[in-house]
Amino acid sequence: MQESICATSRLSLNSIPSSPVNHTFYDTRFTFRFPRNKHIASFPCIRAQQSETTDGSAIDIQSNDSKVNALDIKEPKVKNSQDDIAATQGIKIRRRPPTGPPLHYVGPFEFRLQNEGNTPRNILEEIVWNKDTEVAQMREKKPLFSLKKAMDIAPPPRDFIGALKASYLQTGMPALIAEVKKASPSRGVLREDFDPVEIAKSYEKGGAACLSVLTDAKYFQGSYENLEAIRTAGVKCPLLCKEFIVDAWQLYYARAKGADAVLLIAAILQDLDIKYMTKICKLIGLTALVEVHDENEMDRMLEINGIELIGINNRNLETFEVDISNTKKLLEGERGEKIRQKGIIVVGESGLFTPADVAYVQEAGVKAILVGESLVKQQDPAKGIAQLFGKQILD
Ligand SMILES: O=C(O)c1ccccc1NCC(=O)[C@H](O)[C@H](O)COP(=O)(O)O
Repeated sequence: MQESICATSRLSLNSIPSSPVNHTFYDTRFTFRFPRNKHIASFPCIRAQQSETTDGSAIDIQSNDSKVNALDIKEPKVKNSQDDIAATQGIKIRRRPPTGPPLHYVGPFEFRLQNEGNTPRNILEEIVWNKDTEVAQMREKKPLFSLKKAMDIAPPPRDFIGALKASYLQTGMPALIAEVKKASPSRGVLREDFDPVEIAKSYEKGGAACLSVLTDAKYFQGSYENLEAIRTAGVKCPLLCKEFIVDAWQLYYARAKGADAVLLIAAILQDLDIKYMTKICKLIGLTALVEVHDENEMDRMLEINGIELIGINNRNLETFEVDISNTKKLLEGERGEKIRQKGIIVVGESGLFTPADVAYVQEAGVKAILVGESLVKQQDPAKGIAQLFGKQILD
């Protein structure tokens, strides 16, 4: 049995996405630390529940304190039903360790207890588990209501899709989303002398339509400071906040930091999350780039209304294997037809190094490409862009 709830009864009806308002409920602890008397009324509901107890009864936490307390008592009994729901959608990534986090702290000591349940199965799962903890800590420091002010004074969002379309029309080649990427789990450090603002300016000079800025610190040595610094340095290209989004709070945070677009990864977000988060993105002016890697993820996303931009990642984020024919495979036949009918813009992502690679994915049907390694490694990234396309892309 499932139940949908809003985390607060003070929400403005105007600000709640029209449907569906039943969203994934990930972590009771943080939900109920919302200061319920504070003014979060102008935000869409950011947490809701789709969960059940081990005895099958739904948890009702709608509005009164006694029910909230009841939840606290029942919490340990809540099954890992989110992973069960995700599994029915073909999602293999578990959102958090089934048997609790692997790290334990006792006073000044930190130690690791490993067992089958708390060891991530692959790098993506590891990143997601870390992100979950990181976001919980960030949310404690900056609750949603406190982001409102920051969002109000953030630079207004730029038209990410408009910039891609304009570039494609102007050049007849896939619009470039150039990635500001210092390091990655698969390649280690890509560039030691990494100056994000200089690299961003060089990308813009070289004709990039948009930029992608990695903000994950632990695995990519990125930061939100980089994103802000690029924005305030006068770079005009719209900016994608390249993060591992596991919580709607991150959308507000990204906007507050000046992002124009965010990445939503189908391998880690179930359908309801994608629907819910794309709605929030629209409400706060963010473009959602929804990323898929295989047929199942693409088919899931094609069933969801309102998705305008889909990235096909040629990199398998679980194994690091890169194969650009993945873009072609996912755009063939009925799928390609459906994408065209829906007017979805497709971005080819990862592993693009040569003009032949660009031509190959363009032929497959992409109107944009997202490129990191092959550009960021060049001493002069603007020249790297010309090499990648085989010519200057700006007159
Ligand atoms: O790049 C990685 O090693 C990686 C590992 C785990 C999750 C995500 C990862 N990368 C994100 C990306 O897909 C790329 O940064 C992006 O598409 C650019 O790829 P590339 O041009 O190959 O640097």
